[in-house]
Amino acid sequence: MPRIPVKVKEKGIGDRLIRFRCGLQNTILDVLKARPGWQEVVGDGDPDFFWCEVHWMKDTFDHAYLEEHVKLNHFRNHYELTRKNLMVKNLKRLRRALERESGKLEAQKCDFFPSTYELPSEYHIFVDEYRRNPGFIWIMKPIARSQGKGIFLFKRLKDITDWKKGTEYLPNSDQTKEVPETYVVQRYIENPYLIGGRKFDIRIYVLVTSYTPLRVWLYRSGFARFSNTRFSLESIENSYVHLTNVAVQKTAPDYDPEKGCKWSLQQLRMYLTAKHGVENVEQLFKDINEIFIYSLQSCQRVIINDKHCFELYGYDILIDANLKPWLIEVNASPSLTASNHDDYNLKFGLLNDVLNVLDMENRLTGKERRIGLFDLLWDDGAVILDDSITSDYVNNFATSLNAFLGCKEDRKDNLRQVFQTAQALKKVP
Ligand SMILES: Nc1ncnc2c1ncn2[C@@H]1O[C@H](COP(=O)(O)OP(=O)(O)OP(=O)(O)O)[C@@H](O)[C@H]1O
Repeated sequence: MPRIPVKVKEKGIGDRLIRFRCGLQNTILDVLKARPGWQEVVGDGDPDFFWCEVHWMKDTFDHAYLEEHVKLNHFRNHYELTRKNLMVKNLKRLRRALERESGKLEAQKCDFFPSTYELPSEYHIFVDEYRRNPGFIWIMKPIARSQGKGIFLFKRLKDITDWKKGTEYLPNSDQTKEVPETYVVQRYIENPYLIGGRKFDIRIYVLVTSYTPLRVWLYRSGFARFSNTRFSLESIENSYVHLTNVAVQKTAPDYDPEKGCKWSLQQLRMYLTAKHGVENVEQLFKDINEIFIYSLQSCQRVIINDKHCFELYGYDILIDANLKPWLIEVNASPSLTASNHDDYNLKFGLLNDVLNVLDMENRLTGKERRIGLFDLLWDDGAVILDDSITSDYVNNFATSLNAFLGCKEDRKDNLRQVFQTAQALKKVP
């Protein structure tokens, strides 16, 4: 089928197809290929749009000449927010600044990340805190790995002796040296919110199109990732209980990708609403939105703003038994590989909406506050969200419920209760 050329004169592309390049072979490539008026660059040609991998930014961005209109999916030093140790460093700095300028109460708004130290550099400060809080469980996470690799929980200091003996490869040399890999050690959240006895965390997508001024879009769909095994603090060495990453859970012997370990954000929101009421759940989601804004503000001055760059962040949030949200991590390259059919649809829709917000086709006025499932959350200041979100959740819920009824018995009672509430909510004019 012939492609229809898209007119984008004001952005300097002219009356021709938008050329793209894509460093990944997953949903994003499908979205780009399916987009009318877009064409993949083969060979050496310069693209108008490049979905690159993070290492490209490090290796090539500084030497690349980019025309005015060209767009790339990372900021040059994205790692200021997406590397575990740097994220915490920036958040601690913001907390100190708030305390200095506005007092302790204001600074407490940053208390959404568990107490964290970088190891080995902050080992002694950590040991002081460890001794002040005997009995706490801690989690060790390597700063430069993902998908749960290298993560473990511990209670006794001597359990991290092996880490202290670690071996590190020395760059630009064939040698290795007996130094430990850099980790963060973090207070483990021992009272996660449980559904059907299982722990979960939530993945929410946030799109930043500019850091100066800060412009943030929040995606309405997302998902909760459940662990496959009932939660217990008895077995802290069992990853299937404590780590909710899909990469970990899918290796569990009884993992079923279709029933899966995922709920959509809408389903989770309905469940929580049924249990705790609309107000408490709205407060929870407001608190989560504040996490996005504070964390982005914490690195706003250090991120190199560039008109060519945008970033689609995958936020990982854990909710505790008191409905308090905790920031676990921000991902610069959230997985765009789908784990099942619903996941594919979510990711396809998400990425298509990212392109709609970026508007390479120059169709929008620039005043839009909602584009597809993205809501403008921050535009150099807070943007008031409309409340049609809640009714969307209610409407989507009944459809999703059928899929759930095939799930395990211990979740069914909860779900029946949610279903009744959802029906009742639907009757509210
Ligand atoms: N402080 C914490 N308290 C409780 N659970 C935690 C904590 N930190 C991490 N976890 C659990 O461990 C999982 C993995 O942690 P994290 O996302 O930081 O690691 P990762 O290997 O970088 O994962 P990703 O694949 O998302 O990049 C989380 O999804 C969460 O279930």
